[in-house]
Amino acid sequence: MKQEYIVALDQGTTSSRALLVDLNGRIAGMKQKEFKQYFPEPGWVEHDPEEIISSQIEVLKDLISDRQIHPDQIKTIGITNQRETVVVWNKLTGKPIYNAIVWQDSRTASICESLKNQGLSDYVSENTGLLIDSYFSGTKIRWILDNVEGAREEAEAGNLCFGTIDTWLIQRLTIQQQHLTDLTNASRTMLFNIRDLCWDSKLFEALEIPKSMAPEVLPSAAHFGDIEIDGKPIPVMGIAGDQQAALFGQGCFTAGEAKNTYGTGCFMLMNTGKKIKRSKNGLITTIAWGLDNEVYYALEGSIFVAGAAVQWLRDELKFFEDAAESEPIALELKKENPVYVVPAFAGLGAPYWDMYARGAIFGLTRDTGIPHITRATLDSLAYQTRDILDAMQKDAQTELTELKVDGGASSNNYLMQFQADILNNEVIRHQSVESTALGAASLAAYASGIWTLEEIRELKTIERVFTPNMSHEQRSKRYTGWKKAVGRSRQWLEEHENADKKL
Ligand SMILES: Nc1ncnc2c1ncn2[C@@H]1O[C@H](COP(=O)(O)OP(=O)(O)O)[C@@H](O)[C@H]1O
Ligand SMILES: O=P(O)(O)OC[C@H](O)CO
Repeated sequence: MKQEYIVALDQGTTSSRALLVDLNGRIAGMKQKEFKQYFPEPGWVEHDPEEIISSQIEVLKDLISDRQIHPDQIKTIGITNQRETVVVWNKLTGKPIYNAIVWQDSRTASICESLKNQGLSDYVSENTGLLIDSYFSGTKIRWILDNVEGAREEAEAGNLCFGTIDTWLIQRLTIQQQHLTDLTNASRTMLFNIRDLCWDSKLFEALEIPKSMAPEVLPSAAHFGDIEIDGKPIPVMGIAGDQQAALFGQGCFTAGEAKNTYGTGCFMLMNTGKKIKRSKNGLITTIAWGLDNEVYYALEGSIFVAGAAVQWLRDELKFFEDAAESEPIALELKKENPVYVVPAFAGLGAPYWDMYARGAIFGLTRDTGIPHITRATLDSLAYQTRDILDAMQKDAQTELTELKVDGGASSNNYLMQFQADILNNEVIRHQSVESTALGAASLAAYASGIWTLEEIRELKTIERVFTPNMSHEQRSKRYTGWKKAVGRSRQWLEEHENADKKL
């Protein structure tokens, strides 16, 4: 009998991927295509929604044809996606009215200020689990309605709808073209009530967004429609935002289990079970997944710039041509590095939540060179993770003894060793760092009755454990230096400098 597979579509911030996962959980094939990032103004980040679709279709087609897969071999499809990024389109034509505004985009800081001035901070945190920040989708939708000519009138006439990237993919890739999202993605909009599990009317009113624009919300394991592959409809049975998918893919099904994903940004999530846990230390509460009529929650620490800082070294500073070269370059340094990089290119996320922070390099001396800045940039991913882990441990009132890692930048051995050193914890890397895609495949497989949760957990094999090897004094000195550097980069912009620019 021919091998059977699950297909995972992973629509990330910088690339679209399609993966073929066999029924033993092994990745049997992968296609990836980077797409263009648009930075029309400082602090703005956009994607072309049509390019998101075309790149996703291209990688799926290439994967199927390259591996000569017959559609009968594909049991189900799981989708996972960059979260918060939002598209607004016309219901009649299906055409977007503006580019996708990306999660990293901080243009809506002043809309956030006005929500805070309306006294909505506590309401947002109690009902959505989030903080008022330009990171989340709500203010981005408002910006589009305020700034694209004719958009508000069209929205009020019921002709426009919005969607996070899962919704956009379902709309354009499935035969049924329904307007749907899943609980995890809904929980990132700042418009969804995570206690009552419905769209929150008060927040739609405060943001002046017609509720008719919102998609229907399904659990994460559900039938979202069918994608036609070589003439055969294949059911999409699982959807989750990429960080929740990674938590699922890492098998963190029990309260207290956590993972850290090093992609464009870096996101640590801890499963808190069926209870909503509120952070007192700058983390957010999010829906981990909706499964079997139950909703599971997570605490999350969101770092906006992680691998993106390595991309910045590659693309803007031209230090190297491939992100993987950052490892040998960082290792060229034999002495202690006095340099700190704070990659606050999009402000700072958890636990600082400072939309006005900006990137900075500290400690430059006449001999500073590419290895110093490269190493300091990699170190910044580890320091930011320490900030989050400290907050998470305080909130959970427990000590994590190990950290499960995944995502593109977790393949950097220098970084993972430094991470173990600066945390004083073991860092555990599995064979495949593609937990996000495995999570999406696992959700779809679970919903289709292919795998149980126990079987999903057993799919993982440890590839390497990084053990701390730094003195207490050294760790404390380095981390104190980081805290000082972060302090100096904060509130760099004045509020008026960030007033919303118009189109
Ligand atoms: N060996 C490496 N060392 C450091 N950073 C890396 C390495 N490989 C990839 N990256 C970074 O990881 C990111 C890609 O990881 P990925 O998980 O694919 O991210 P995303 O899903 O956000 O697109 C890029 O930002 C890239 O710069
Ligand atoms: O595309 P990634 O993997 O960096 O993930 C982006 C996050 O979902 C943003 O919240």
